[in-house]
Amino acid sequence: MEAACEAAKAGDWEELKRLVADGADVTCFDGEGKTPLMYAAERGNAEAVELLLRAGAPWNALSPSGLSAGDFAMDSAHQEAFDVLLNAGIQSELVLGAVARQTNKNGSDSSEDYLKERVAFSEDRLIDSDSKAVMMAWEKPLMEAHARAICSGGGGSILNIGFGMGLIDTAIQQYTPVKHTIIEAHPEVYDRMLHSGWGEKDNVKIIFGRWQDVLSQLESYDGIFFDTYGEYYEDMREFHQHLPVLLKPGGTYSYFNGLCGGNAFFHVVYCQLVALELGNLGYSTQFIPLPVKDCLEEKIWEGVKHKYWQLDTEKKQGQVILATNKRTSFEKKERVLGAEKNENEGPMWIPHPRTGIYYPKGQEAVMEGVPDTAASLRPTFWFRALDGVDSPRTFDAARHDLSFRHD
Ligand SMILES: C[S@@+](CC[C@H](N)C(=O)[O-])C[C@H]1O[C@@H](n2cnc3c(N)ncnc32)[C@H](O)[C@@H]1O
Repeated sequence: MEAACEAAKAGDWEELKRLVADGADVTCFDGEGKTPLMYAAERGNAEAVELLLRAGAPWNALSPSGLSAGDFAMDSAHQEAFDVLLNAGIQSELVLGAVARQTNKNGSDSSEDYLKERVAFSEDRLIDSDSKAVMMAWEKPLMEAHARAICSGGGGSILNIGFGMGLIDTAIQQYTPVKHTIIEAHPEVYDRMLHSGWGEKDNVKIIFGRWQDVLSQLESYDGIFFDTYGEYYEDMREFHQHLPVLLKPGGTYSYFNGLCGGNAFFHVVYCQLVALELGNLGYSTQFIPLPVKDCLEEKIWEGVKHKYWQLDTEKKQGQVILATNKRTSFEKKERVLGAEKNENEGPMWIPHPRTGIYYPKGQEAVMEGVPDTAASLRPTFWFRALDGVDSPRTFDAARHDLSFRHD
């Protein structure tokens, strides 16, 4: 049962190849809670990683310490194995996202419950009725970095979606924008904004309501920041579809990038996924790593139900994302993963003619939303820092648990 684990752990690739050809179980976990794919990734054997993925090994399985095969490749600095896993993760999320959009025709109403519930403010946090943090003070340096990024063009006309504790709006005001529009949907947060004088600022326009419902009141902006709560990746993705209208040419967009804030590799997958999807809209994307130290301390999270960011960004890549209105080009690579063949019934997974990605035969519809460039690997440019930006920020990651565990 664990033969594939043993062979991979020992680095016996010939034996592993033989076992895979004989149909061995490649989804197995050994006594240490590791999979053959994790061992192959840790040893940097990109060929074995590809072989195992093709044979059905889950890219998103987690070890008992919460590490995936991609984390093992990343921590051992095996770029090639890492890239293969990254590609597998992106393709899988793209296809699953497309499937989810096909099957959930009702659209997103994810924030509706939260918006009806009470929230509680204190000096260092804004909490929902379920003790989940909507916003926390440790994010202040992140918010300041986002403000600096979106106001980099001189702070002309700025849009912020989601007021929360007003940290980013306070930072935006430092750049004295000509016009500063804030959209906020929660009635109590909105009341608090008014009580604290935000409605009386000359350059501030507050729009009360869900961004989805007030789009017709919006103009186009030099800088946009998106940070809502109680919404899903799909909501943000939907917002991105409006960027070509909302963002002026040469403008800058940024978002709270806490996607998959508990696993470094999954976070990278989602950074690349967002970059890919923004690229499809014509935007180039840059990630700026920023260290977030305070949030790693236990006491910061006392009384909070879910720790939505737990990555040490001094060691790993950071969170701020920028997208500017420049056209970008992607190199095309014909690498495809997930191919599986059943000799009796013909191929079950076939290559998609436009993207080159393998998809389940008869399920052409799932490929509709998948960008042409989805099969391309991009350089992992997010490992570098950018001069002039010295602090960071994120998103609610509870809903981004991509992990696969073997029972
Ligand atoms: C994480 S907080 C924003 C924190 C803010 N960036 C700051 O610096 O304090 C998210 C905010 O988005 C608001 N929100 C949630 N869903 C929304 C939606 N659909 N449209 C507009 N605002 C929304 C929440 O009420 C909350 O105030």
